[in-house]
Amino acid sequence: MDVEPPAVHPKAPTPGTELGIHFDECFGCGDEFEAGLHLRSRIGEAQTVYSEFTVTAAHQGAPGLAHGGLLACAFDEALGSTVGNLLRRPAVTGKLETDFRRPVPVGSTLYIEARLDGTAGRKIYASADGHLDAPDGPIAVSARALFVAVGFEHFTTHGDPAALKKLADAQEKAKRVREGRDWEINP
Ligand SMILES: CCCCCCCCCCCC(=O)SCCNC(=O)CCNC(=O)[C@H](O)C(C)(C)COP(=O)(O)OP(=O)(O)OC[C@H]1O[C@@H](n2cnc3c(N)ncnc32)[C@H](O)[C@@H]1OP(=O)(O)O
Repeated sequence: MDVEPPAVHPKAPTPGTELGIHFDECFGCGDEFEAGLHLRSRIGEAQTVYSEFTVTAAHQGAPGLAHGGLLACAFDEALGSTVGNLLRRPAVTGKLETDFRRPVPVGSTLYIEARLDGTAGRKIYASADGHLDAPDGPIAVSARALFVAVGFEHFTTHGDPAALKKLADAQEKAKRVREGRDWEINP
């Protein structure tokens, strides 16, 4: 099947939108685990998403340097967020390839620019570059990924029902807050 240019969903968040946390317990973006990456993302122009995270001592492999697996995690999160938010299609990572070009020290911040590259049926291609310590800093890590679109049953069949309920409740609460309906009759 031919690869087609990505078609951003008409209801995708607009450039400049801060994306926030998609699940509190997500290691990539959630706030519940102190050692997590706490990645923050916002929509950029032209099918891009900008993400940042600061490497802490909890992310070390060699002394004082980020673990490559955790850098790959940051790219999985940034690319997954790009696919999920711009296409508004549930999808999971099928393949993730990373090039580690420079060491990433503890205390440094990685600025990740991710983009949609194309789609072919259920297959979604995306790639990203991670710049060291500034949005235009040297590229320390690059990644390419294949995401595969799935139905919601992927998560209900294989995931944790209690965690899915917690996520659905949090999303409903966020929607009530956005619409100014977050009040109780008997608080
Ligand atoms: C607002 C929200 C924010 C949301 C923000 C979310 C951010 C979260 C970011 C984290 C994302 C993750 O880590 S997700 C978690 C890690 N990933 C997973 O757990 C996925 C585990 N794998 C699977 O469940 C499965 O293998 C699937 C779903 C990927 C594919 O299985 P399937 O549904 O049976 O489909 P299948 O026919 O095998 O594959 C479909 C097509 O993709 C191709 N394909 C599949 N895998 C590969 C592969 N590794 N390399 C090459 N090609 C592949 C096949 O050849 C086929 O091509 P063709 O024949 O059609 O040409």
